[in-house]
Amino acid sequence: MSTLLSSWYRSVETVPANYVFSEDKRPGGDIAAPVCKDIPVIDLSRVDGIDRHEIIQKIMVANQDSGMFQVINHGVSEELVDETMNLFEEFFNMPTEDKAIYYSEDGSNAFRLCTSSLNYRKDGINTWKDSVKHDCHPLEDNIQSWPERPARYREVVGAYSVEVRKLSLRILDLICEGLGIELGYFGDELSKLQDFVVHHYPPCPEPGLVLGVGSHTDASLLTLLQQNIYGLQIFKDGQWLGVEPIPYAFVINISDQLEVISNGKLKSARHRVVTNDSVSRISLVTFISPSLESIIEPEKALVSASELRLFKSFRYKEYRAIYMANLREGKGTPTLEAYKL
Ligand SMILES: O=C(O)CCC(=O)C(=O)O
Ligand SMILES: [Fe+2]
Repeated sequence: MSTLLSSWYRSVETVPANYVFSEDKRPGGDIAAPVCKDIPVIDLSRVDGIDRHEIIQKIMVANQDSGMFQVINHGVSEELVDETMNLFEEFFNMPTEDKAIYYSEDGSNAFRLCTSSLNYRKDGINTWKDSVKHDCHPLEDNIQSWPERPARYREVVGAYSVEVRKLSLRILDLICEGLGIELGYFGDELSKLQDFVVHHYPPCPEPGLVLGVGSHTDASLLTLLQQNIYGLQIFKDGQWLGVEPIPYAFVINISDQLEVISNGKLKSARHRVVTNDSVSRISLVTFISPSLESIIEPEKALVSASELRLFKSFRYKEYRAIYMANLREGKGTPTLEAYKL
């Protein structure tokens, strides 16, 4: 249990050596990198009106450029986002003994509280966070494995997952429209899995030396994220830039499977998380992914006669296993590279 960061971070004034990233990877002065101006903020309340075409174009440009955009007026209520954030603040603030029962280093546990990059590394560099992780969909198959404390965990997280799922399918349909493929294309096997990961990044005495999450792209299809304060950064035009925390906005990341299926027309966003020395940060991260047995390949309609097919076909299960192994070994996640033709 002593490995959980929340149990010991208050007692250190310097960062332990096995949390210090090498000079080329640590953020240094970039913890205060300027905010990226090219991440559009899309008002979804306008998408069913005359601005639809323009909004979809904006999403497509963002997805080719940085792989990231934000959405507001998205239909997930502010009350529900507040309740979910507050619930996890309560969860992470529980006494160490109360959290200990949920701590696990076994990735096959349905619900787990873990530390660093899903497990504490005895022989490598760790990241400055603790995380909760579990599946959400379908709700009735998963909810029994969720904790009963804080008291409203199942009710609040259940409602949040259902609403975020609806939003994800809405966004995927806008992407279908932008790509010119049939609506509902992603609605079945390709969006079957919904993992929920909540990260807690406590204040760090030397934030320039550590990372909350190292540079990576997500293995999923699409990622939807709520952040309470600054910390997320995107790699764009050769530099790290901040992703502006906009209250209640969802940050939407194109992830690896969408890059493959779109034959590179959409770009998986490279991002990381930096910490700070004064306040805890919480992020609520929903990963929408294909079923494990899905075969992933560029959609034929998107590979025109004049265009090269950019990726090999693979089973999502295999991709995920390699991605997780790369993550465990602290290699960053060059998984997508291995499937390029
Ligand atoms: O905490 C964040 O803002 C991002 C976390 C993240 O990138 C991830 O879990 O894949
Ligand atoms: Fe990520």
